[in-house]
Amino acid sequence: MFDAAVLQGKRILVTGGGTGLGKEMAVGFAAHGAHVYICGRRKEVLDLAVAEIRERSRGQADALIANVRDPDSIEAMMSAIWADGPLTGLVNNAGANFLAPTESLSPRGYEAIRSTVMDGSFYASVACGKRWIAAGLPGVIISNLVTWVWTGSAYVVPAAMAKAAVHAMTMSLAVEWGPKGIRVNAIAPGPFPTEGAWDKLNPLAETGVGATQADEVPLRRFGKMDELRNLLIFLMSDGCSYITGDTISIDGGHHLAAPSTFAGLAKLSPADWQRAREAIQASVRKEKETRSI
Ligand SMILES: CCCCC/C=C/C(=O)SCCNC(=O)CCNC(=O)[C@H](O)C(C)(C)COP(=O)(O)OP(=O)(O)OC[C@H]1O[C@@H](n2cnc3c(N)ncnc32)[C@H](O)[C@@H]1OP(=O)(O)O
Ligand SMILES: NC(=O)C1=CN([C@@H]2O[C@H](COP(=O)(O)OP(=O)(O)OC[C@H]3O[C@@H](n4cnc5c(N)ncnc54)[C@H](OP(=O)(O)O)[C@@H]3O)[C@@H](O)[C@H]2O)C=CC1
Repeated sequence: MFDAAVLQGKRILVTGGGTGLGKEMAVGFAAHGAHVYICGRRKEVLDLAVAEIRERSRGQADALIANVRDPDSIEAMMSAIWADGPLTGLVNNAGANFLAPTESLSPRGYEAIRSTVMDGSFYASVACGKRWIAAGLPGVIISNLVTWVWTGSAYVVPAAMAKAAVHAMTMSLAVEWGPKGIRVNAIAPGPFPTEGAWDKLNPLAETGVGATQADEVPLRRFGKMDELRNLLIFLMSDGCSYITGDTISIDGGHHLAAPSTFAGLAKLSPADWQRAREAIQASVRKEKETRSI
């Protein structure tokens, strides 16, 4: 769809690029000439991802360990990247989420999601933005949101809130940094099944409702990674340099048909919720065993 050199000379950081959608985007950028950086908290996962991205794209990829919830960790990562040269683009993709009845959430549970999605996107955007502004360079920021920024969603309230905050950041920074040549956009995907998301959002047969199902998507299928890559390459390229401040849905029309949330989980019993929580926490334990920070 695109010239293979459309992103030649670009240097793009994808947060949370070691797995899922972030890794797929990174493959797309690297295959079109960009030098891609990915970050996350698990060294082994990142090392495997870099090898896979290089192999699939025949392009350039490197990984850094960083925790987007920690501004010092982000600063250290940006300093290491800038030592080799400035980034030209940032994708705020790192995310955290799990299904839970909102009244069962502890402050730490809320904070884990808010700090990853909202604070992490803000810290990373400012870390890039201040460097671009100081050097008089243009830049592109794309945040990976979700259609709940328009609909909200029951049972994932902290994630819906935090993504909506980044939607507001997108519109606000597009105006503030537009005169400096920095474009700020976002995408709002519908369901693109990944292990990370489905373990936390569809842990049981009983939790399979609208948000994670294809049957009520108007296009009657899940999203494909190629489709996601195409949108990201387009937004990151110089070919759409008049687009800023927008959040673009890529969901087969899911949110317009309304079942794109977890509203259907009102049918779950307290025992079902307990089993869902145990299944989600088993997935989190497995991931934590390999965290490097
Ligand atoms: C249309 C389709 C839309 C799909 C949209 C997708 C959105 C996504 O973002 S999917 C991304 C999924 N991937 C991830 O979430 C990866 C990153 N996740 C994590 O790191 C963990 O899952 C985390 C969010 C739990 C954070 O880990 P950590 O900071 O290490 O937190 P703790 O394990 O210490 O837990 C903190 C706090 O949260 C409580 N908690 C955990 N799970 C549950 C649960 N299922 N229900 C209720 N509460 C939960 C946990 O108990 C801790 O609180 P305290 O007990 O008060 O200490
Ligand atoms: N899959 C889908 O259908 C949809 C996904 N999205 C969004 O796409 C993004 C990716 O989701 P997906 O690929 O499905 O799920 P994954 O769980 O595979 O991706 C989440 C990534 O974020 C990283 N991450 C989490 N916390 C931190 C942290 N504190 N610091 C650094 N990195 C962190 C994780 O790595 P590590 O744990 O090693 O740190 C992981 O690589 C999320 O923002 C999600 O909201 C939006 C709509 C739909």
